[in-house]
Amino acid sequence: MKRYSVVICGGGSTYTPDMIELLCLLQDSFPLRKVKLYDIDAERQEIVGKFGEVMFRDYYEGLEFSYTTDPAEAFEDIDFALVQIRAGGMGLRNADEKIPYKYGRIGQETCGPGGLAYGIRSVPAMIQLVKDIRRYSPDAWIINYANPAAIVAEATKRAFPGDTRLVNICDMPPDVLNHYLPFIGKKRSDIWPVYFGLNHFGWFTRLLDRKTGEDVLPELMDYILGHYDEIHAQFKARITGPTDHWPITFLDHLEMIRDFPYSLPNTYNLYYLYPDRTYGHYSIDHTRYDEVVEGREHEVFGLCRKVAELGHMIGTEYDLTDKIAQKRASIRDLGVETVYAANDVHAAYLVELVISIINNAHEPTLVMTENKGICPNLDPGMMLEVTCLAGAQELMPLQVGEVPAFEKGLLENQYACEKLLVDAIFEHSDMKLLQAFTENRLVRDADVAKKIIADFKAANGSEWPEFH
Ligand SMILES: NC(=O)c1ccc[n+]([C@@H]2O[C@H](COP(=O)([O-])OP(=O)(O)OC[C@H]3O[C@@H](n4cnc5c(N)ncnc54)[C@H](O)[C@@H]3O)[C@@H](O)[C@H]2O)c1
Ligand SMILES: O=P(O)(O)OC[C@H]1O[C@H](O[C@H]2[C@H](O)[C@@H](O)[C@@H](O)O[C@@H]2CO)[C@H](O)[C@@H](O)[C@@H]1O
Ligand SMILES: [Mn+2]
Repeated sequence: MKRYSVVICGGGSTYTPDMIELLCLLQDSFPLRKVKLYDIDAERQEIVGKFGEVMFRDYYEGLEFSYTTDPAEAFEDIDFALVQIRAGGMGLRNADEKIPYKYGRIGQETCGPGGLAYGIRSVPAMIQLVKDIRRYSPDAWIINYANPAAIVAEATKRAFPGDTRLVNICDMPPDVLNHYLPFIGKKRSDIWPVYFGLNHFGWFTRLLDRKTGEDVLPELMDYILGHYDEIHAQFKARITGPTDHWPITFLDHLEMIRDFPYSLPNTYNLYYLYPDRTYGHYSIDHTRYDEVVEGREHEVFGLCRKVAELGHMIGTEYDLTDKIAQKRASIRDLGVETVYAANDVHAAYLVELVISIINNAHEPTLVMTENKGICPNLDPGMMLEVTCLAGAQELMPLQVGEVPAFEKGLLENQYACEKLLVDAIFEHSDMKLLQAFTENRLVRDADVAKKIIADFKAANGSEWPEFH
C-alpha cells in the first residue's frame, strides 16, 4: 500500500497531539512515510513538535517527522495538508469574544460579530496558505478545519475556483450524531446522513440506515421526545460546573430539539434562535476563550511538556502500546476516547475523510460545497455543508431538494452577511463591511455595528486590513 506524506498546518494547535495519536493508531489504514508540522509561531509549535518526536519514535517505526516555520520545507512533497490554523492566535479570539459584550451582543468564536472579525483575519491567511501549498505540491489534498469555515469556504471558492482538492470541513455535525445515535443503538458508520446548511447553521433532515435504507430520524425523534425528561437529566448530570461548555451546550440543544422536533439541528443554531439564552452563558469578563486557555490548552500542552521531558511514552503512564495494538484494525471501529482531555471526533472525522479518499471508498461525508442546485430554492452560490461521497478524484454532493421557509429565511440572511463580508474583504469596502455586520442576526443595529467594528480595528492592529 502507498505510504503518504502529510503536513499539519497550525502545528501548534491544541488539536495536533490528538491528530498525531490518531495517525499512530491508524498505521494500517493510513500508512505514512512523512509527517511535518508547519506553523508561524515557532515557540508554540515546538511544544507539540517535541511531543511528536517522542510519540512517533516510540510508535511509528520508519516515519520521517519534522516541524518547521519554513513554507518551502513544509510543503515540498506532500500528499495531504491538514489545516487547523487560528489566524491572529488565541489573543485575538479573546478580543473577538469580549468586544461584542461591551455593546450587549454575543461574543462567540465563529458566530456573530466575533466570527466576522475572525473571518477578516482568516481569509487572507488561508488564501496565502493555499497559494504556498499549491506552489510546492500542486496536487496535494487540502483538508481545512480553520474557522470561521463558512467564511473561509466562501472566500476560497472565489480565490481558487475549480480546486476540487480544497475541502472545508467541520466536526460539529458528527459530534451531534455521536451524542444522539446511541439512543437508537446506532453509531455514525451505520447511517448515511442527509444534512444541509451553512457551516455552523444547519440541520439533519434524514438519517438513512446503510443496510436497509430506512430513514431512522423519525425513530430517533420519537425516542428523544418519548424519553425527554430522562435524557434531560442525563445531559444535565454531565455538567460538572458553570464553565462546562459542551455539556451545557448539549442541554440547550436538547431543548431546541423539543421546540422544533422535525429535524436534528447543529448546536450552533442555538446562537441564532436563542440569542438571549446563549448571551447569558458568558459575559465581558468571561467567555469561551478563558475556558479553552484554562482547560484544553493548559491540559494538552501540559501533557506535551511532560512527555517531552520523559523522552518516552512506552513504559510510562502515557504508554499507548495496547491501545495502538487494539486500534490498528480500522477507523470504523475506532472508539472516540483518546488519552487526551481534548478532542476526539475532531481528528477522527478528518482522518475518516482522508481514508475514504485514498481508498476511493465514496464514504458519505459532510463537507462544504457550492450549492448549484443541491437545494434549488437557496442561492446557488452558497457554500452548503451537505453530504458528499468522498472519492479519490472528487467529492460528489448528494441532492437535498427544496428547504422549508423557516430554514430558507435564516440561511439566506446569514449568507447575505457572509457574502457581504467576503465582498468587503476582497474590495476593501467600508460600506459592505458595515452591511455585513448590520445584516447579522446577532448584531442587527448599524450604530452598534459601527462601534464594534471600530473596536475590532483597534484590537487587531496590523491584522486588520484596510477598508475605505
Ligand atoms: N472546523 C471545525 O469544526 C473546527 C473544530 C475545531 C477547531 N477548529 C479550528 O481549528 C483551528 C485550531 O484550533 P485551536 O483551538 O487548536 O487553535 P490554536 O490557537 O491552539 O492553534 C492554532 C495554531 O495555528 C497557528 N497559526 C496561526 N496562523 C497561522 C498561519 N498563517 N500559518 C500557520 N500556522 C498559523 C498558530 O500559531 C497556532 O499555533 C482554529 O481555527 C479553530 O477554530 C475548527
Ligand atoms: O470553544 P472550543 O475551542 O473548545 O471549540 C470550538 C470548536 O467547537 C466545535 O468543535 C468541537 C467539536 O465539535 C466537539 O466534538 C469537540 O471535539 O470539541 C470541539 C472543540 O472543542 C466546532 O465544530 C468548531 O468549529 C469550533 O472551533
Ligand atoms: Mn466547526
